[in-house]
Amino acid sequence: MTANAPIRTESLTKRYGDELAVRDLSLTVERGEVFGFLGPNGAGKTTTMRMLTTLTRPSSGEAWVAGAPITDRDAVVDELGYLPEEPPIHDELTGREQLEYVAGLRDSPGTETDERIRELLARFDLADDADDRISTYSKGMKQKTALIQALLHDPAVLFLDEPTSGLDPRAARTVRNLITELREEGMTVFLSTHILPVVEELADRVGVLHDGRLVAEGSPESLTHRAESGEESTLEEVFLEVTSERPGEAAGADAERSEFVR
Ligand SMILES: Nc1ncnc2c1ncn2[C@@H]1O[C@H](COP(=O)(O)OP(=O)(O)OP(=O)(O)O)[C@@H](O)[C@H]1O
Repeated sequence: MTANAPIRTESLTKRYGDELAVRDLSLTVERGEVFGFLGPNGAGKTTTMRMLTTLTRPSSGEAWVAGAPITDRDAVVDELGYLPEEPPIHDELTGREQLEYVAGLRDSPGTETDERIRELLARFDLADDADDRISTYSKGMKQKTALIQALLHDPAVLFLDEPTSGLDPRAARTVRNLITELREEGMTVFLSTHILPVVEELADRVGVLHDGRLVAEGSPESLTHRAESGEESTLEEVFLEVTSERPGEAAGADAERSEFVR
C-alpha cells in the first residue's frame, strides 16, 4: 500500500547555503487523501512543494510522486497538478485562451482538449465568462481558472498552495467544495495553508512543519485528542504548541511536544 503511495518522501532535505529549509522529511500520503500541510511562515512548506513538483532539486533524500522519482521530471510532471500561491495566469488573455495556452505547453491541443476545457469551465461555473479577459475576473474567478489549469491533464495528485487565501467567503467556500469533490473522485491532494479551519474541514491527515522539520503528523482527531488525559484541544492549540520555541508555552498547552510527534 505505502510503497505505491501517490506521495512519498524519504529524508528529503533542502539546503540554501548554511540554511536548512527542509530537514530530513519523511512522509507518505495515501491515495484519495487530503493531506493538510501546516507550518509557520518560513517553515519550509513551499520549498517542500517545489521539490515535489520538480521545480527545486533536493539537496539530499528522495521522493516519489505517483510512483515516479522526482528526479524523473517528465514522468512526475504528467502526474501532478500544481496551484502555486501566485498562479501564472495572463490578464490579457481570456479564460479559454489561458487554458488553451497551458494545454499547448503540455503539447496536448486538439478536440479532446477543447472538450476537456469546456467541461471544466462548465463544472467550475465559468462557462459564461470564458471569453472575457482575465483582467475583468474577480479573484475567485482567477483562482478557479488557475485550478482548472492545474487539472487540465487529469493529474493523479494535486498540490495546492494557499488555495483559498485572499478569497471572499463565498469564493473560498466554492474552492473548498471543489476540493471535497475532487477527493471524492479519488484525487490525492497535498494542501498547504495557514487557515486552520480549512484543514479541519478538508484534511484526512495533517503534517506540521516547523523550522524545516516535521513536528507533528496524524489525523486532525488524533492530534487534538490527548491520549493521556482524554482531553480535547483545538488544532490551533496543537499548532501553537508544536511550533513554539519552548514546548508548553502556548495557551492551555500542558502536554509534552513529543506526544504529537510520530
Ligand atoms: N530560493 C531561496 N533561496 C534562499 N533561501 C530560501 C529560498 N527559498 C526559501 N528560502 C528559505 O527557506 C526557508 C523556508 O521557506 P519556505 O518559503 O519554504 O517557507 P514556507 O513555509 O512556505 O513559508 P510561508 O508560509 O511564509 O510561505 C525560509 O527561511 C526561506 O527564507
